[in-house]
Amino acid sequence: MLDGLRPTPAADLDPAEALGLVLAEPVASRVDVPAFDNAAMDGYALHAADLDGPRDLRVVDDVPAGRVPAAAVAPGHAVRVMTGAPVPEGTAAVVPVERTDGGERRVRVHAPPAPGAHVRRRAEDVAAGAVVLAPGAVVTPPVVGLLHAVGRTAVRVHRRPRVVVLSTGAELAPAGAALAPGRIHDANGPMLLAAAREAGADAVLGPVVPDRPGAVRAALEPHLADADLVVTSAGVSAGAHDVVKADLAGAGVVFTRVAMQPGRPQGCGRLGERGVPVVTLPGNPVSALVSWHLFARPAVRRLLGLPDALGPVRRAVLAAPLVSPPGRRQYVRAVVAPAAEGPPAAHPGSHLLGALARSDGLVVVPEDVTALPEGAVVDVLLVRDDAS
Ligand SMILES: Nc1nc2c(c(=O)[nH]1)N[C@H]1C(S)=C(S)[C@@H](COP(=O)(O)OP(=O)(O)OC[C@H]3O[C@@H](n4cnc5c(N)ncnc54)[C@H](O)[C@@H]3O)O[C@H]1N2
Ligand code: MOO
Repeated sequence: MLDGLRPTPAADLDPAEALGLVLAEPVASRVDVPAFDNAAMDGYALHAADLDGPRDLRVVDDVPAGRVPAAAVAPGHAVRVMTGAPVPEGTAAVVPVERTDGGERRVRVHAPPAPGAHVRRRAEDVAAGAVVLAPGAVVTPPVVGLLHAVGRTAVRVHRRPRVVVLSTGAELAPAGAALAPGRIHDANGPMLLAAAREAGADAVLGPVVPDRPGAVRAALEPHLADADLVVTSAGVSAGAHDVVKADLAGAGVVFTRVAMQPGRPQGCGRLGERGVPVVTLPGNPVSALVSWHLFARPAVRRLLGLPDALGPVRRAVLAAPLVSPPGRRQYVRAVVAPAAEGPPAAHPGSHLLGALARSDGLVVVPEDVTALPEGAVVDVLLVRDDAS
């Protein structure tokens, strides 16, 4: 499924709205940055003839940022300038106010600056015509700043992928509702919605889908016209009411078992005329989130135009021993902590959302490894953006 995914169509967005998205055009600057020679310090612009020793100079102009000097600076004269103000023609250097007596009509320069000091030259940052960003660059806060500095109010990026999240299951009660016996709150839906948004998607959560034949297809139908990816949870294993599987198996989604724990039952495929990619995650919350990281998040990244790498993997030392089933690659929730903080509590149950929320990494235990002692060196897949 990943192989068939292309980045979303390009759209013109306000740079700040494009945060985290990938450029679909090269950006060339139409202007010089800075656009004019200007002062890097609050001080006085001096002529080249006044740089060889202490001086008493006449202050002939006072230029705050945002104004322009009236005339060039001449020998024996000084022009008071503030940081960012255009320096007058003839400026050889700016002396910071701290190296003068700070005078307003006359100024005593105690220690003259070196030629060129504290003057920011026109185009020294970006020259007009220069390509400042290439297609594929990610819009970060400094990129937003750069785009505005070169005068852009819109930038062409691959638009946010539209991800639809659906929870299925007769046991799920609406958010905030009192729970009747046997029912639970929908944790997966909001969790996957948040995960999709964290990954950069424009995600929506549909109403909970009941365990009724046809209900999953009916819930999906309105989204097939514009969704870029659909992610469902639950209803994919061997239960008598596993509606996702029952509804979608004949409609282009393949269900299978993956040799991993958690997250064994999985499905994926394409639906509708547009071939909307669908990933059907298992219902246990931990299984759902681990599967999200391994299968759905890479799809979102492809749609964004980013590499679909799983995320940073770090080597770490186990603080407690662990066991793992033979023949299944296990992803063990872990807290990546400095050694001094001691062993984190860990438990492998795939229904344990509390332990999942405390973890920031997944220890990857290969299929053929069934036990690892405390102190073993392992690979940890970092699953939180702030975990590195
Ligand atoms: N006989 C078998 N039983 C199970 C198998 C199996 O192979 N044979 N696989 C187990 C594994 S592994 C997993 S994982 C789960 C996956 O089951 P489903 O994807 O079909 O999901 P459900 O059975 O509907 O629910 C499982 C579990 O998750 C809870 N759940 C579901 N949705 C939510 C939600 N939105 N928020 C919070 N919790 C949710 C649900 O109540 C169940 O407790 O199947 C095993 N069984
Ligand atoms: O594989 Mo299930 O996903 O263990 O919980």
